[in-house]
Amino acid sequence: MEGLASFRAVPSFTSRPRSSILGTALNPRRGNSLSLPSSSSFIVRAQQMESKDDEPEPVKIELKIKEWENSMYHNEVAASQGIRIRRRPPTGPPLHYVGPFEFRLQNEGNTPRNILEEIIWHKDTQVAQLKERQPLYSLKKALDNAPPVRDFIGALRAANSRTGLPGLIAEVKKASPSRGVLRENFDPVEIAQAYEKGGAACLSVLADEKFFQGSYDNMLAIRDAGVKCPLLCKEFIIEAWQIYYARSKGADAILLIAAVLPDLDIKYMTKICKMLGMATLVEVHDEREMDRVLGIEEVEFIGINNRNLETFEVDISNTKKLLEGKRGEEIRKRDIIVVGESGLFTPDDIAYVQEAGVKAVLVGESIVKQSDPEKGVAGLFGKDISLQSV
Ligand SMILES: O=C(O)c1ccccc1NCC(=O)[C@H](O)[C@H](O)COP(=O)(O)O
Repeated sequence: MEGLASFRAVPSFTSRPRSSILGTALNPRRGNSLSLPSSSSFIVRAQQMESKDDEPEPVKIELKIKEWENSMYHNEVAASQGIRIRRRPPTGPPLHYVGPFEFRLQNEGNTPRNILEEIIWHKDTQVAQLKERQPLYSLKKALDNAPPVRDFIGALRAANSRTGLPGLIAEVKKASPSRGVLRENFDPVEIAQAYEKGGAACLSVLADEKFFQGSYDNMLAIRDAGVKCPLLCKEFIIEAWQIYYARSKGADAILLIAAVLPDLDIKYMTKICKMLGMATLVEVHDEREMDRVLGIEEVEFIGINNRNLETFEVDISNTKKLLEGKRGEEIRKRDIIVVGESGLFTPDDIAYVQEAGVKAVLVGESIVKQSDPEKGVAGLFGKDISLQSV
């Protein structure tokens, strides 16, 4: 039993340090040191038992402890900003291998509290693996061959002035955790072309495979097919590396979720996007997140998600609530483009969020489920908004 108890203390490790931006920028060793728990000797013991690669043992252990400290520090900074989503399971991954046996440990520490946290934990592991295969330096080289960046925000503004309606970001999404499979016969290119014909200004393409049955290949295929609408890479971004990856696959914009990322990450990642010519849609769901994001001067594009990603509740009055009073005033003063996201099904819904102040909408379910998504776009707006129409 003692063996299992010591194993429980082992944090989430890979064979290389995975410092987050915050971990690198705010190293706890520089004045903010966190004390290691009394179980740290167990960590060392367990890691000595587990050692696999060729680094000298003391260096490896030190790196792993530092990585764990950084991750804990990241969680502390995030929590101080009201972020409940933890980057990694605090007591290590749920699946441990102990000798010939496999233990799945179920406890508060290594069980995600909600679906968003589960997605983030999965993403953390997935990104670590992808980075091993394609480190940043080689990814940066690959950008030379990436398709050119298109103006995402410009396309939304142009659609808004052309139609007098919010510019449409139409979502290419096969499935979602809250709704399951939305469309069985899912051809991403056909759907994208239909949206474009119907008058969509931009497209949002799900990249996550595990929870949304999406892929980066879908994004590339849509670009290769000649679709002109700029593309938002709909992915759960937790590291700057993913921005370069998205760009290498043809993305024109990325999404940053304030419920997941501390302010410093949002600021830093927004700057990287700017440098790459991409747009950054920063998504909020409540007043606290909106206030945090408005405190970041680099932000010029905000999405208000009507869906609570922890509970799946959808309420379109959320868009109105977050745009009232001083917040709305500041947004107008800074000419920030706001996108109303999720739960939009009818022309009345569109009119409601437009009245609240949005210049764009992000819509998935209601149009992707239509047998003819082109007609679905017209149905959503209550009129033909295609280029031929206006
Ligand atoms: O939709 C989900 O179940 C979900 C779960 C966890 C994280 C994100 C999730 N969805 C992302 C979105 O909010 C929507 O894809 C997007 O805003 C379009 O919403 P809808 O028009 O309601 O499909």
